[in-house]
Amino acid sequence: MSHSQTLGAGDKLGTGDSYLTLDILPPELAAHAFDRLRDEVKWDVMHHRGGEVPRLVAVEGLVGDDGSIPIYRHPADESPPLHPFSPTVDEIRKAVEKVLQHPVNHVLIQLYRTGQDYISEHSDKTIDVVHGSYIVNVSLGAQRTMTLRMKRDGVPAAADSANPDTPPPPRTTQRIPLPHNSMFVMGLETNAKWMHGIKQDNRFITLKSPAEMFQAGERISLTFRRIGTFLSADQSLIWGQGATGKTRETARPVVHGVKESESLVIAFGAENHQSDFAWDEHYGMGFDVVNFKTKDDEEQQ
Ligand SMILES: O=C(O)CCC(=O)C(=O)O
Ligand SMILES: [Fe+2]
Repeated sequence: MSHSQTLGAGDKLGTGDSYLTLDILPPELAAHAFDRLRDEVKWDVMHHRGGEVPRLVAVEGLVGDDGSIPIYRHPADESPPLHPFSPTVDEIRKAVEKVLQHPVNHVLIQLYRTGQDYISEHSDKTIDVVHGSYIVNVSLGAQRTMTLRMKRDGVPAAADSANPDTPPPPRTTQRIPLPHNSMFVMGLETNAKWMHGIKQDNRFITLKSPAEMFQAGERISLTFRRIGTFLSADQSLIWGQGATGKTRETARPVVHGVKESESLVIAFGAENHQSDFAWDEHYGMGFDVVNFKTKDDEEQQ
């Protein structure tokens, strides 16, 4: 069997808890969503290790009656501000929830401006992602390819691993083309055992298919998540799954210390590399830190 396969709708992806769905949006919305989002979304740049990430980003979410907001923490120098769900994003959210059968309250929206824009291979950081929920990527515009690759430590050792001349066993890779109006649904087990990313596509335009050149080669993705950690309206208090105070009543002040931030960043690094990442051990006690610099070399979304 080949260690690299191209898969799509109808296939079980990753460890089997993930799949691709086509035609996620009704036709009218699918036809106009890209242009509407391009205008409607407050696009921002994001920095990682002092450099701009190679795509535009925006964050939207469900704002509570008391002004509280969900927070998704991942290594970035600073996350863009969360805006309330805008009209088109909210319509897409409803279509997503219908398929998923659980609510989502947070979305990272990204604009891949050309084939040169990309996202490095990573595992999503799950400190704030509700256990048992699914993470979804809705794709609009130009088709790009998601690469799923087993984490190195999850690959069974080679037969003759004691011999230093034995090449390391290949890591199974799945390539999943993401056409306009599709939704990639990722289970948390796949997220734990595999990494995912979207490589640059530097082929000449003449070699690209119409699907790959749709919307002049621009792609918008919407990564919806069900988040279980929240900030108060004035962003002074934090509570929930990933915080030390697990309920609104036990909310604690947001922490800005370097030390707390470093230990969370170390846990993020472990989640990126360990297929048997022990969530309770690394994240269970909770972290009240919100912004952090990372020391790791890789981009880790
Ligand atoms: O653009 C995509 O579909 C992937 C985005 C992603 O993996 C992420 O934001 O964590
Ligand atoms: Fe991701």
